[in-house]
Amino acid sequence: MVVGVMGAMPEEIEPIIGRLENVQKHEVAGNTYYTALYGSIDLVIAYSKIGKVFSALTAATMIEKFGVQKMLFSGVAGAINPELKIGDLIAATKLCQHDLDITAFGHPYGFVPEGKVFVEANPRLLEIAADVARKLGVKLKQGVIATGDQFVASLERKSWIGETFNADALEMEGASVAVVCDALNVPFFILRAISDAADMDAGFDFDTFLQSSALKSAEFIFAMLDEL
Ligand SMILES: Nc1ncnc2c(CN3C[C@H](CSc4cnccn4)[C@@H](O)C3)c[nH]c12
Repeated sequence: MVVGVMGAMPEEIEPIIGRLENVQKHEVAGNTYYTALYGSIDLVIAYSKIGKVFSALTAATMIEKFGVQKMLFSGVAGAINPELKIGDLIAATKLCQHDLDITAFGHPYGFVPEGKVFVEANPRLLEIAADVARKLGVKLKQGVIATGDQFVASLERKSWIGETFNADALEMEGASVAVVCDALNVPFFILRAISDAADMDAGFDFDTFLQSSALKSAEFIFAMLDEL
């Protein structure tokens, strides 16, 4: 089985690469893809670079060029739901694009013709994640993740996203990966560990907690791989 593990930033995949042996590097379309065997799983790992466009390119490349059959995303996110504290894990049940806006034509936020506001994650992978969380004795929130091409550091914007999409967390890549995987019929699982609260302290908190939160997400992803 070929499984893709994506992040957006180097810090999000470094904890993954660091645990693998005999890692091969492949340069494709301006990005580096790492391959390695993990048990009986052929792993393809990459960080996309930040944002929806780069992450869509990486997801499509992993599937079309490397034959990825299941896609896992590991990274960090800003919290919207006040239950979510720094370091907490959230798996996306569905994802939307909070900055997609053609409401001038009467469409809802996050919608374009022939598209859909929410893309649903793979139920089987979410079940496996719930089992893994129980085995590890860790809390795993399952909820709505909103994606947009902006680092959110304002209570006003964060609240608007939360109210408009009933979102629990926000980031910049999950929904674009979801659209690509959904279109190409590849099951996907988006996991994030909270690095900040997307408020006025977001920039400072992000810098402080990126590494520790990225590690928490990566460790959970490895536990998922052991159950695939
Ligand atoms: N509050 C938030 N808003 C939007 N996204 C996030 C995230 C998730 N990632 C981190 C990173 C922020 S931009 C970036 C740019 N340069 C350096 C570091 N990060 C981008 O890949 C999205 C964590 N907190 C977020």
